[in-house]
Order: sequence, then structure tokens, then C-alpha cells
Amino acid sequence: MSLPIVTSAPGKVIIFGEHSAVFKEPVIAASVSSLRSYLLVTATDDENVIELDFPDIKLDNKWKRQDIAVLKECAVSAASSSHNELSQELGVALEPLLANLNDPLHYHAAYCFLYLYTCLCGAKTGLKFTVKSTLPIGAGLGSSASISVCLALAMGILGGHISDSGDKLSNSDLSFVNTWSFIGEKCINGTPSGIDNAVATYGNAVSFQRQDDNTIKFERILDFPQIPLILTNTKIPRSTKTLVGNVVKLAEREPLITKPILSAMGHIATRGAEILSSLSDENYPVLLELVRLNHGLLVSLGVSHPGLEVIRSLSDTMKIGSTKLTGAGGGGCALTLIDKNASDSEIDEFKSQLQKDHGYVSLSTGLGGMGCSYVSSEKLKGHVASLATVFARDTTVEEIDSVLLPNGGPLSWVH
Ligand SMILES: Nc1ncnc2c1ncn2[C@@H]1O[C@H](COP(=O)(O)OP(=O)(O)O)[C@@H](O)[C@H]1O
Ligand SMILES: C[C@@](O)(CCOP(=O)(O)O)CC(=O)O
Ligand SMILES: [Mg+2]
Repeated sequence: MSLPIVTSAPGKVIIFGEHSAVFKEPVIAASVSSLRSYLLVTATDDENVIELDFPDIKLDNKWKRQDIAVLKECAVSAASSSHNELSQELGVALEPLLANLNDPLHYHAAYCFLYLYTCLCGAKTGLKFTVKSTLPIGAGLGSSASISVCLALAMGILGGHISDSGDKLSNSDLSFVNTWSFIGEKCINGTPSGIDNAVATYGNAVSFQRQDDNTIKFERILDFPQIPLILTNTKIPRSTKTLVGNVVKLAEREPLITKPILSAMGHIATRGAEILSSLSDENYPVLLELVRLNHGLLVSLGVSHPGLEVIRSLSDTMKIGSTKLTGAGGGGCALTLIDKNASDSEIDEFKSQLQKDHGYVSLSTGLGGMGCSYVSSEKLKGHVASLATVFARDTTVEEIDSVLLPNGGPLSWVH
């Protein structure tokens, strides 16, 4: 395996079914292929360390060969056991290596990295992993899954589980990345449903339902319609792990009340998938209604935020469309599905009021597009200097996109 290597994975928007997905209800989501995370793997100067450089969250950490070597046995056993649960033994063994990381953002990112690294690459050292993302972090657009997918793909190649000599990722490569990025999501979020890593792995749109035996009913939707929507980032910070944990506790405390709410959310996702597969001017209003219903139920579970209600209330008042939170809620992003009667100037006024009065940012983006992808060292020749520049600290989104964005930049991505 030669270095450097670059991997990438997109963010996602959940259209219907966040939170209820964790309770094995159906969910439907699409990738946002223009908002992505990127991982660069290079050789370290000191071949006795592995280095993690996550400039977006200001984390740079190194571990020595002997620290990694002691994990070998429990990592081998974790790698060969069930991929639905994290290994407690490996978790305990990793604790001393994470002891200096007090910020939960740092802790969970490094835990995800070390867990995947020891399982997939063993005790190898001499590698540096640098991650840069154009996705807002902790905003409901799946940044955690997109970094897990980048790591799983790169480590799959480095560990010899995935070949980097083909011109396409095979179904078994994608299944490998999906399985291991789910483990990475577990390290960050505790009890994820698996929808975020599935969308970041496969791209396009995915409808998904975890079954009681933990197998997944899964459909890739290649011809997902372009629905007119506005994503608004409140920039209110929150953690998916905490929000999902709160809903799980509520469901344990009040099962008779929460179960019908969660199952109604599942019916919304099923109905939404049906409408999206035959979208027309006639059934479009039903989609708007489903968005309203889904948001109302999420509010009842306690995962909205006054800052998100501002967006919902303004879109209702101005008759722009129907608004729901997307992702874990508690802050982060809302999506507004635009009413076909709303004019361009009304939509502009809606966005600028949210910007002026609350400092919110509207993200205009299409849905769907490429899932995980990589550029092999062979194809990176001639680009080493520009890579060093974009993976440095404080680069702008525009600078990153100009070099790394698939379908537009200079690199030839395998996907
Ligand atoms: N670019 C990044 N660099 C380092 N860590 C990241 C990055 N993006 C996401 N993470 C990790 O994922 C966590 C955020 O995930 P989460 O709370 O699920 O929010 P979301 O997935 O909606 O962005 C962060 O706390 C961090 O651990
Ligand atoms: C709340 C949930 O449905 C989505 C979380 O997405 P995000 O981390 O907020 O982007 C959890 C999950 O499905 O794993
Ligand atoms: Mg997440």
C-alpha cells in the first residue's frame, strides 16, 4: 500500500424518520454530495507513532508504537466478533490512550479513530491521518458518519481489506465500509440507527429499516427527485449522543405514550417514500403535510429547540412551505420544503430575515450524488503540494472544494 491516499464521504439530510429510525422504524434520507469530509493519510516523520490531526475540532494527538501494540489481542477479538455491538474489552483497553482528552468532541472522535484503526490496521505505525470537512459539525447533517466512512474506507485499504487498484468500489467494498462506519458511529453516538453511515457510504438516497434481528431492510434510490428545499443552520450546538439518549430514556419511562408516536413517524416515512417515488403537482401538498406532521411528533419527543421553532414559525407565517428539524434536532439544521406558491422574492426575504434577526445561515444544496470515494497514491502524483495546502489549518471551504470536490476538481476519484 503506497501513500498518500485520500478518501471522502458526503453528509446527509434525513427527509423523514430521524429518532424513530433508532427504534427500528423506517427512515428516508439523501446524501448532500457537495458537503463532504476528506481524509488524507501520509507517512509520519517518526515511524514509531500514529498521528491523528483533526484541525476542524482543534485536535492533534499522537500515540506511540508500544501504546498501540498492547491493544492487538483485544482488537483482533473485537474485529472478529459481532459488528452490532462495540467490544467492551477493547473499550476498556482504549481508556488509558484517551485519558488526556477531556473535551467530549475530542474524546469521541479519537475513540472512533482508535477503535477502527486497531481493528482494521492492527499495530502498524508511521501513519498520519488528517481530516478536513466542509460540513458543519454537530448540525444534523451527518458529519460524524461522514468522518467514520472516510476512516473505514482508508483503513480498509491500509489494512488490505479493500483493494485500491480497481476503477470502482465493489458491492463488497461498500458493504465493508458500511459495516465498519456503523461501528465508528457507535463510538461517537452510542446507539445510531445506521442510516447516516449508509447514506454516506452509498450516496444518492436510501430508505432503510433496522429489523428486530438487527438485519437491515435497505433500498438504494437512484432516481430520487430534486425537491425544492432550504436548509437553515441555526448554529446552535448540540450532541446527537445526548439527544438520542434522552429519547431512549423517555421511551423507557413512558412506553405506552412514545411507542405510538414513534410508529406514527414510521408511517410518515413509509408514506413519504411512496409519494417521493411518484411525485407530481397533485401529491406534492401531501409531502408538505407529512413534513409538518413529522416535525410535530419530533417536538412532542422533546428534540426541537426554540431556535428551530423560529424557522418553523416564520415559514408558516410567510407561507414559504413546511419546516421540520433534520438530524437529531436540539439545534443544528431545519429543512423547509418550499410551497410551490411561494415566490422567489418571498423565499429571499425568509432567508434574509433569519440571517439578519438570528444569524442563521441558509444552505442551498441539491440532494443525492456520490457516496464514499478515494484517490489512490498513483493518481495523487502531481497534487502533493496542493493537498498539503488544503489539509492545513484554517483553509476555507472554497479552497478545499477547489482541490477536493469530486466532479469538478482536478482529482480522479474512484467510487
Ligand atoms: N471534521 C471533523 N473532525 C473531527 N471530528 C469530527 C468532524 N466531524 C464530526 N466529528 C465528530 O463527530 C461529532 C459530531 O457528531 P454528531 O453529534 O453526530 O453531529 P452531526 O453528525 O449531526 O454533525 C463531533 O463531536 C466529532 O467527534
Ligand atoms: C437522530 C438520528 O436519527 C440521526 C442523527 O443524525 P445527526 O448525527 O444529527 O446528523 C440518529 C440515528 O438515526 O442514528
Ligand atoms: Mg451524527
